[in-house]
Amino acid sequence: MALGYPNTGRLRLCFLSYRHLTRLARAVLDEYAQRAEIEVIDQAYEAALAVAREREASGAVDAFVSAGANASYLRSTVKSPVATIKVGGYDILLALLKARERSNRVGIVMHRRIIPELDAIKGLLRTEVEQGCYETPDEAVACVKGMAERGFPVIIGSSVVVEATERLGMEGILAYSVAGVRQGLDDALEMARIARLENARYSQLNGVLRNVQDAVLAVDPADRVTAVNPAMEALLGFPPNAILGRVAAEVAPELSLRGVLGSGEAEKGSVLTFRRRDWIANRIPIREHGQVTGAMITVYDARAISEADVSLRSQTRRRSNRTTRYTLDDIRGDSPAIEQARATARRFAASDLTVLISGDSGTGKELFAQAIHNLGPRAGRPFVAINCSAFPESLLESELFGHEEGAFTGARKGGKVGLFEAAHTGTLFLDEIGDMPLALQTRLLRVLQEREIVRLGSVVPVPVDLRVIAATHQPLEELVPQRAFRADLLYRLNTLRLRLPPLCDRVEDVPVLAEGFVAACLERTGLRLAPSVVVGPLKSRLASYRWPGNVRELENICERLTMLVLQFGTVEDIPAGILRHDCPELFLEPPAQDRPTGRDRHGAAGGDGNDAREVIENALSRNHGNRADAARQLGISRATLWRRMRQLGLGASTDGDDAARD
Ligand SMILES: Nc1ncnc2c1ncn2[C@@H]1O[C@H](COP(=O)(O)OP(=O)(O)OP(=O)(O)O)[C@@H](O)[C@H]1O
Repeated sequence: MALGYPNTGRLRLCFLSYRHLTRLARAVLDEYAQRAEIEVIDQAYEAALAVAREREASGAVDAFVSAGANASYLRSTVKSPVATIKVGGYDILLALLKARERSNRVGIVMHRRIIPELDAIKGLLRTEVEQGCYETPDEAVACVKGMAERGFPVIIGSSVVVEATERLGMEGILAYSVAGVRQGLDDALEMARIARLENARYSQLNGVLRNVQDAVLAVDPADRVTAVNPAMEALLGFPPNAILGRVAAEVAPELSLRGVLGSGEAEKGSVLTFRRRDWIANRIPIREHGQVTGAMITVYDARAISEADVSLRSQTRRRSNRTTRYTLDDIRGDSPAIEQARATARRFAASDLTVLISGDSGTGKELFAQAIHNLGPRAGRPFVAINCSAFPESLLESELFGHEEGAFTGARKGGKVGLFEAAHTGTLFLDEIGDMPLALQTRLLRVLQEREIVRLGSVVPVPVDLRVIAATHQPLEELVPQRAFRADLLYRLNTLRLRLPPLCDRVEDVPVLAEGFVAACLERTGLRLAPSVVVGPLKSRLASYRWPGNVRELENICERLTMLVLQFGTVEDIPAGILRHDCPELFLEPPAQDRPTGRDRHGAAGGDGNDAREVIENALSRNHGNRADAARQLGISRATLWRRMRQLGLGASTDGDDAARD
């Protein structure tokens, strides 16, 4: 479809006519003046087609209208719609009546057409009628000559036929009627209107495709390319419009859509290795009214995903850290271990030296780092955090040091400020420092010593004034002999060392931490409920678990529990199966060597003797003494319940008795 059609204003028709037909048409063209601009091209064959092509190329026409041979030539020449002025049975009848006034031997010569109904009419009219048809203008003239020789003085036909007849001194009658011309123009107007709509849709789609960064290609059911965007042309290395209409599987076999055309099923997320790079491809069938009418493929660079992922992570980190949230007051827990950590942090905050915080994952290392920053002289300045284990080496380097424009393939336009610079005047928190590659450790050491950085692709040092707080869950001392961590960097970082104890070494902090997390969760939901309602009944279970994920895990389970209580009303009302399903941690038996002797620490039926007795008695009374139901609700086996009852001196009845009631 030609581009450049205006989508507003009057429709524009091009009427390819010839002599006699033009004269006939003039009578009706005025009737259409309000509805369309109609240009009449009154020329013979090749000349007419040349004008038509030019009009189409310049976008000056919405649809063509023509008759006979002209119409069929046009159709094979232009892409715009072509309406045909036809000769109907009534037109022929009128022409025959007119011809009979001159002679009762009448010839009819039409383009590619014999009229079978004529045999019936000619009998009625008592006229001898001979029919002929032609393909080219020369054939039309030859046909007319033949009829003249056979004694037919009057001939009905198209403009070419009438012209030939007149040249031979015979009588010619035009087969077309005014009504036929009107019908042809009406058809052309409708076609033009639809073409405009389609063109508007096409332009819109084209605009979208042009601006889509992914490479897109669509094919028809025969796998011929029907649409392709510049990104795809660039990917395949073709100039604009060079692959439209070609068979896709031949142009780029890697992108073949034949499988999708055959199966009608989408294939999403396949990985292609193409031009020595990885690409992600989505192939989907195009359906109209349920039928597969084509397929399309979108292809995008796999690196874009990993880069977006990394940048998203670092953005999230930066965003969340631009305003540090935590102070020492947010660090909960009264255990001697946490009291000591708080006191150490307070001391460290007063200095500006590098701090190394060690502790298992989720013990609060970042929380302490923020608290130290907020308590020190750099409070209110940037606090920038980065997790060194989340980036491949090259990206970590450019994240930390930044880069100049064009420093490497894919380097951001205008360059990029690194995190050292972003943290200038504030604190840079290097989480998981043990995962920092050796080469970067060397560069980091230099920054710590010289207090300046050099962006990738640059030679100009930029001074930076910042405090570094590093964190690790790995024992860095053990990494040194393995040559995974530089000894000199460790000495440098180790100036101030804060060790955070795992939660299992300070179980006394669990209830207060848990209540804090439940309170925060309740506040977010806007409900007024005492946190003890959630934590109270589960205190002993919470305290008996080993918390491999430390405080983060506790926070997570507290959120799940709060949601369950909000749903069911109280902890006791949470069906045992759901509690077990949503919070399975509470039901894990502690490892054998951890099991306290003489005092069962496990679960609702364990813990402190009085608590356990109360929990079991409540469960039994809620279940009318049915031990199987009580055990199920408590999330323990019947045997465990029985054992614990015996330990607590509860339930004198026997197993048989129990079984009878189950
Ligand atoms: N003592 C505490 N009081 C209140 N909340 C805490 C405490 N310790 C940790 N948290 C919370 O636990 C979660 C994990 O803490 P943080 O991210 O600081 O741990 P981390 O040791 O840095 O973890 P990782 O090593 O996995 O990065 C955070 O939501 C934090 O608010």
